[in-house]
Amino acid sequence: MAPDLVLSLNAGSSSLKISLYQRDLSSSAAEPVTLLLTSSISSISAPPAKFSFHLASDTRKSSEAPIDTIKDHDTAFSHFLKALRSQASIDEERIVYICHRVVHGGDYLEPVEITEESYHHIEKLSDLAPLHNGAALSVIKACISALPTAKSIAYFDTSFHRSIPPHISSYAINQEIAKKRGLKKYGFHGLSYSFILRAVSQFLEKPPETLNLILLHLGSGASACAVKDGRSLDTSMGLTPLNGLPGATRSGSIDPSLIFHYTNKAGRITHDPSMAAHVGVTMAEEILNRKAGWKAITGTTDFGVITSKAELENPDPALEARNPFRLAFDLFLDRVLHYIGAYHLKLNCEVDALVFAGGIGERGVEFREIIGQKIACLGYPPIRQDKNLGASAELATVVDISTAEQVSQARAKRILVCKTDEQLEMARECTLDERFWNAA
Ligand SMILES: Nc1ncnc2c1ncn2[C@@H]1O[C@H](COP(=O)(O)OP(=O)(O)O)[C@@H](O)[C@H]1O
Ligand SMILES: CC(=O)OP(=O)(O)O
Ligand SMILES: [Mg+2]
Repeated sequence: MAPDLVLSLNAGSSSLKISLYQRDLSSSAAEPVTLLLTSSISSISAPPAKFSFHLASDTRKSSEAPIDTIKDHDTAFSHFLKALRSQASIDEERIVYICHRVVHGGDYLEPVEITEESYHHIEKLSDLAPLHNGAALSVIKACISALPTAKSIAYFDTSFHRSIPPHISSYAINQEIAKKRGLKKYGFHGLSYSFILRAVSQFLEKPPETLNLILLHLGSGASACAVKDGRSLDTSMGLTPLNGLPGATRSGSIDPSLIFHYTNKAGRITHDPSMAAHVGVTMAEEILNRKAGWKAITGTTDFGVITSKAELENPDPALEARNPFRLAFDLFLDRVLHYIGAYHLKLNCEVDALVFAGGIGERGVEFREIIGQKIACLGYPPIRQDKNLGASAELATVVDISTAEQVSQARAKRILVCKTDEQLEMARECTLDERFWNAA
């Protein structure tokens, strides 16, 4: 068979998500690729990691199993390869491209093939995405050695945010130093936001360039994005994925002085052996990226557990002092509302939809319900309980969980849930990129 397969690898902070596709440019296909299999390794930062492997042709529900030997993204990929070789009868030489989600691209705006030069560019940026770029590089290395006939292409989370204007992307610091050192807001989760933008545009039957949206990607790492006329106007992450919303092990925005009061060793370089190779970060970065967030407040990184233990039925505000799960839940709510409010003003209150995505966005029924109540004052219609409850089980990529009365109005402020898929976004882009296929 001709080499026609595209493997997509998404190294998130706590997970490795993998999809294998066959290129399919027949005009009858809705997507330029057909899914062959998916695999996911989650909870890498809160062991034991959970592994799943699912062939698209298998109609049974996939199940997850804890695997003790998975310690990092590299061992996660090896485990996947073993499953691929034993459970799928696929000729690996058919894999022509491997798409890698690389969180920080710095000044690389377009996808690049992995060469010595681009590899080192990504490596140099590792300190600016300590939970991500090193992990992606370890997977890239493993691919080069295990699947030598395939070409690796890096897709960057940062690319989507290239449209953020200077007054929003600049920090109020010495501009000469900022320019020299590339100190600006880059923004992340861009592959997810590209996917969501296209999916919502199809769902609303409106061209992307006419849409104003507030997008919430709430997963182990969480961010918000204001989209104006189909382009990123602002996003909550910054120079690194630490800024903005808290996450599984990340603090999100803090007063930068806090860290010097937290520890007098803030500036020392850490020697944590579990940090990906060649990532050199300070104690400050280590604490705020890996020893903070939900894990630090509650002991778990799972927001589903936090929600179930938050005693949401109890309205007593004093509960936040007694129940760390409630504190974490209310704190996240507060920070998410902060960005929703600010982005409405930046978009002149002309918003087509607020979109929930990512693990918490897609599965956090209670979280969406409370946000829905809070944003009623901005003119959002109430959330439909049944739609909200069933959103993640629906097959559709985008589900409208708001009441339908206002849908015919321009800028109807719908509340949507989108099953985002960074792997599909990369495979799609790769398949449609003539540079790659003409050269192949
Ligand atoms: N039922 C649930 N309710 C709320 N949050 C959930 C639920 N199930 C999973 N989650 C959250 O989703 C997170 C994973 O999100 P995901 O976007 O898949 O992660 P990643 O950022 O690693 O790609 C988990 O860490 C967990 O906090
Ligand atoms: C950028 C980022 O934080 O990604 P993830 O949520 O996948 O860790
Ligand atoms: Mg993710």
